[in-house]
Amino acid sequence: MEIDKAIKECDDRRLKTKYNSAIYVIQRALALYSIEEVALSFNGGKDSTVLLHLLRAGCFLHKGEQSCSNGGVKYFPMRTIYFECPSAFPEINSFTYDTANTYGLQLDIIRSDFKSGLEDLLKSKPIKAIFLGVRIGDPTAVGQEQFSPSSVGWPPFMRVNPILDWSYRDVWAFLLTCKVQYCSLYDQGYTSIGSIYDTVPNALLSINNSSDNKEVFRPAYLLSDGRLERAGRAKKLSSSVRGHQSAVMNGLDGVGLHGSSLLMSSAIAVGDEILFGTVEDQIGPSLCRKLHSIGWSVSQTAVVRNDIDAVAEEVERRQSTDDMVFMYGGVGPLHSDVTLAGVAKAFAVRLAPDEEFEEYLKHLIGDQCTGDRNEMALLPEGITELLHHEKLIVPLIKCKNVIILTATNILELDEQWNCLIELMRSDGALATMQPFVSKHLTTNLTDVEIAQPLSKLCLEFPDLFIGCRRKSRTEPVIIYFEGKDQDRIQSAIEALCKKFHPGAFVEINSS
Ligand SMILES: Cc1cc2nc3c(=O)[nH]c(=O)nc-3n(C[C@H](O)[C@H](O)[C@H](O)COP(=O)(O)O)c2cc1C
Ligand SMILES: Nc1ncnc2c1ncn2[C@@H]1O[C@H](COP(=O)(O)OP(=O)(O)OP(=O)(O)O)[C@@H](O)[C@H]1O
Ligand SMILES: [Mg+2]
Repeated sequence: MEIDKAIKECDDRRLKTKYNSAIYVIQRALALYSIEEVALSFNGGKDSTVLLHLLRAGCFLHKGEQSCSNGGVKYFPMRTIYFECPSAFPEINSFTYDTANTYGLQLDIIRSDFKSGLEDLLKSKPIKAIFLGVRIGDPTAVGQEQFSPSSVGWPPFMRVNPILDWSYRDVWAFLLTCKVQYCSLYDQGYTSIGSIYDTVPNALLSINNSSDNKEVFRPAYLLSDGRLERAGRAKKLSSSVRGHQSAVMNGLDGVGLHGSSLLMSSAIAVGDEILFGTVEDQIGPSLCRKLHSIGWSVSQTAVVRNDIDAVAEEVERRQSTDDMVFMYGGVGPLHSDVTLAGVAKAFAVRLAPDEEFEEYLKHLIGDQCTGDRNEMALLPEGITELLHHEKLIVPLIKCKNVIILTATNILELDEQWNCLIELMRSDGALATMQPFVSKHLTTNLTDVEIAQPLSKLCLEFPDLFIGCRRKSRTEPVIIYFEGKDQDRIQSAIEALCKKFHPGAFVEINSS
């Protein structure tokens, strides 16, 4: 069988692994269902083309299925469903029909919508399982497994997704290694194909052809970052491409979630050892100082257990109220490293292998990294952005407004922080953030004497943080004023001084 032979003879270890696991899923499905009970959902797209050839190989390899055991090109034993839509590209339509012809597909052409089309089909045919070319990263893949029952509200059938864990690169490695035909649009810069109304060639494959002013595109298999596969989906172009390429800080421009000019952040440490008291958290205070120094407010720092639900709960709470959440601790391959799983749970996505991150880790830990099975390369699906900096061996991980730092001590934090700041500055995200200014006063007045005037002062200057602290119960109270406007602080101090005798307060430095 030519597909099986091509994969066995190639020297792409990763592709072989992906192929074997897809074939395993197919064989399990063929063991569970008879050939009349399964169907292929084929639409001429690259993923369904991969699936078609995997199924051809899978049927051939599936022992006991005589009807397809000769592996012939012209015979495909499974019912094939094609939802033909008037807004499909003509190239997609003709490729689908040509492929059906070449490989002897028995096409069921449905011209209604997916749901009612499937309802009608399942009434008249004994179909129990449908193979789909859905892959992680597709918007429709969220929450799906290799075997996923159809959703509530849909007719009952099993969705079988043999290439769920395949990356964009895997798809192209397969199509090119097996030298099979694919729709011609992929050679014209299309990387993922929807309807004629929402799909354009991927701008990242554009070649500037100034001579005749005609835009030319490179073929889809040359797209180096598979995460940008859907950048050619016209409607989503602006947000997805921009989102990936530059928005380090979620497009924050100095106006926070709360509409104020103050950006609010929080920090979450993950670690039983901090809660046991065996280890002192040094990163938290240092992080607060750093955030404060760039004009951010910190609303809360929290320490949570090495427990996915505890992490998820805290992240869910903080990410909805703060502009940015910083996390540290609990990142790695150990059983106690649950931070990423907790973040995934908070955003209701699952952990999925990230090819790019895996490459970094391979670089870092070499042979110890077992490629496809590398648990460390699992990142929250569809919401993760890797923040690269030349000084970082491994990029920082950002999931929506949550930044996951891998620092385990202050030195590492300094390094990661400096890189983050550079990335944020080059993005312009922090251009309008003013740093905080502060003044500290000491007094020999008692706390009882200053209590009331101070609370009145807080009401008069709601834009300032006015607080008190003591080094000990017997030492003088220190009053601090924090804000973004030096003049306002000065006015508040003068207003306070006026309420007492001259010399009652003395300015000191902050330490
Ligand atoms: C055979 C088949 C089965 C599907 N089953 C489901 C399902 O169980 N639940 C669901 O929400 N969508 C289901 N869909 C719809 C897809 O998730 C998705 O909406 C559709 O493929 C359109 O994708 P697009 O918006 O990227 O073009 C199914 C689609 C097909 C072709
Ligand atoms: N019109 C359709 N008819 C039949 N199956 C479909 C149709 N649209 C989607 N599918 C099924 O859903 C799967 C996922 O669709 P998706 O658009 O992500 O992939 P694709 O079309 O194969 O490739 P591409 O991502 O390049 O468009 C397809 O592989 C196919 O199994
Ligand atoms: Mg498609």
